[in-house]
Amino acid sequence: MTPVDLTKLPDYLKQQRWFSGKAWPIKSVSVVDHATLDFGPCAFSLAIVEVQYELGHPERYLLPVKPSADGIQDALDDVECLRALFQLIREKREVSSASGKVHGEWLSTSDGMVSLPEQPAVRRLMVEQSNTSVVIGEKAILKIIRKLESGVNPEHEMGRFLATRTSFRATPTLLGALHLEGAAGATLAVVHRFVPNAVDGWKYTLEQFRKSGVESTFLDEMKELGRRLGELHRALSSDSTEPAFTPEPVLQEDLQRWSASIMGELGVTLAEAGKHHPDLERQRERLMEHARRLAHVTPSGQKTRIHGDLHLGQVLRAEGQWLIFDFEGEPSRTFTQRREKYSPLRDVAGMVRSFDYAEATVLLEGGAPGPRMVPSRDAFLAGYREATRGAPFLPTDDATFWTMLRAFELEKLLYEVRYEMQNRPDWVRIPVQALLRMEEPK
Ligand SMILES: Nc1ncnc2c1ncn2[C@@H]1O[C@H](COP(=O)(O)OP(=O)(O)O)[C@@H](O)[C@H]1O
Ligand SMILES: O=P(O)(O)O[C@H]1O[C@H](CO)[C@@H](O[C@H]2O[C@H](CO)[C@@H](O)[C@H](O)[C@H]2O)[C@H](O)[C@H]1O
Repeated sequence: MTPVDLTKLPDYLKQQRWFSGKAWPIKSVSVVDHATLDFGPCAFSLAIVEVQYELGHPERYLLPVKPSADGIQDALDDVECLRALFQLIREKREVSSASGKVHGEWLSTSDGMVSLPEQPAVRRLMVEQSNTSVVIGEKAILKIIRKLESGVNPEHEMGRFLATRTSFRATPTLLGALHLEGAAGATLAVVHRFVPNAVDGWKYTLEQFRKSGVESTFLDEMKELGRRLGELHRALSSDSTEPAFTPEPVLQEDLQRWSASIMGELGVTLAEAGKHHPDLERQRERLMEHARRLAHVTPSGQKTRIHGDLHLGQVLRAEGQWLIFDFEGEPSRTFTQRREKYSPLRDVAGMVRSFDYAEATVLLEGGAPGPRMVPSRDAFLAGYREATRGAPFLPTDDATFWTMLRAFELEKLLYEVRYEMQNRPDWVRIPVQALLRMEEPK
């Protein structure tokens, strides 16, 4: 196979949607490992490149590429290459790379028995995303990870745990993965069961909220969503033989650490957002108090693995059921941070924030206010509390439950302000308004 022209890489990268370093001058791009996949009708290179910037930390990207007349071509534009990549995983093949090996993993679970034709149909998923997803034979969805991180990939780890160690099935099951072993080791792709005709919870909720009120069937569905999350939390804390998933008691020092971290984020976020929203300053003390209270509750409950970035866009509605997916955690945190055990109430706070986002979005579209956000949120919380009654991971008394939940809502709000400033400046007002509305802690 003709080698790829490395001098063309910086320009090539800058044209890719998934390349996050477009704004920064590139100092160099080097290939840290590569493998040639030459079976079936498509031969291409899987290259791991490291991008050094003039300033800032280097980043690694996965480039499935092949040479073309005008330089480099994305191999994922070629259906045959996508099939070859999927086959590598499905057949658990191993291919040597320059300094390690690439190997496919396919789980031997009942879902893994999925039957697919020799040449399954392949279609690209046309959604705005930072990775590349393709649907294989309408049965599996292959996500090729573009920006790589070293260490244990939380999406793969969580999916594998749920599929092989628990009976929780309200998620598109993990079917397989592609890994690179060696010095540049990383998970390169994951395969899940594809859920046909699914609507994500964000679209589903907006559709309801755009009507003046919410139907009682919708409230029942929100309650059911709360129950599913409770069941997920029970499953994630169910195995004390896997150290990465064994629940641990919440200690005073955990509460102090979480509280201090929220206070730090409050300082950093207000310093930045306060330039455009000076009225946030008058809330500083009140918000600080929410974070402070977290350090002073009597420790109870457990820290466990959690979803970590839960919002309405991370659940799917299909065939009258809720499925929770995308266990990769908050994209701005490192893998190590994302794999830390935390109070499951952090996920609950994420979802509570999402109801507020849906309400704010409908109002920004010009919709009239209506009784929908509070009933939906309360139905969700009621379902969650029902499914987790007596669960050892939750605080034992109600007052602590609410103090912790409020503090995690504040944490999520601050994250959202920073996320929106970077990604959707027009939307910063949604979390900013919510910060301004936050009441004195009781
Ligand atoms: N198993 C699945 N079945 C059906 N659709 C899915 C499935 N997984 C993801 N999707 C769709 O693909 C979109 C992107 O998937 P996601 O895993 O969130 O990718 P990314 O991590 O790159 O954002 C989701 O918003 C959802 O609409
Ligand atoms: O889906 P991702 O894992 O990429 O999560 C990031 O992007 C989300 C936006 O798509 C962002 O979520 C925020 O906006 C949602 C509406 O678009 C809202 O439902 C969420 O509550 C709100 O946090 C998420 O925070 C970010 O990590």
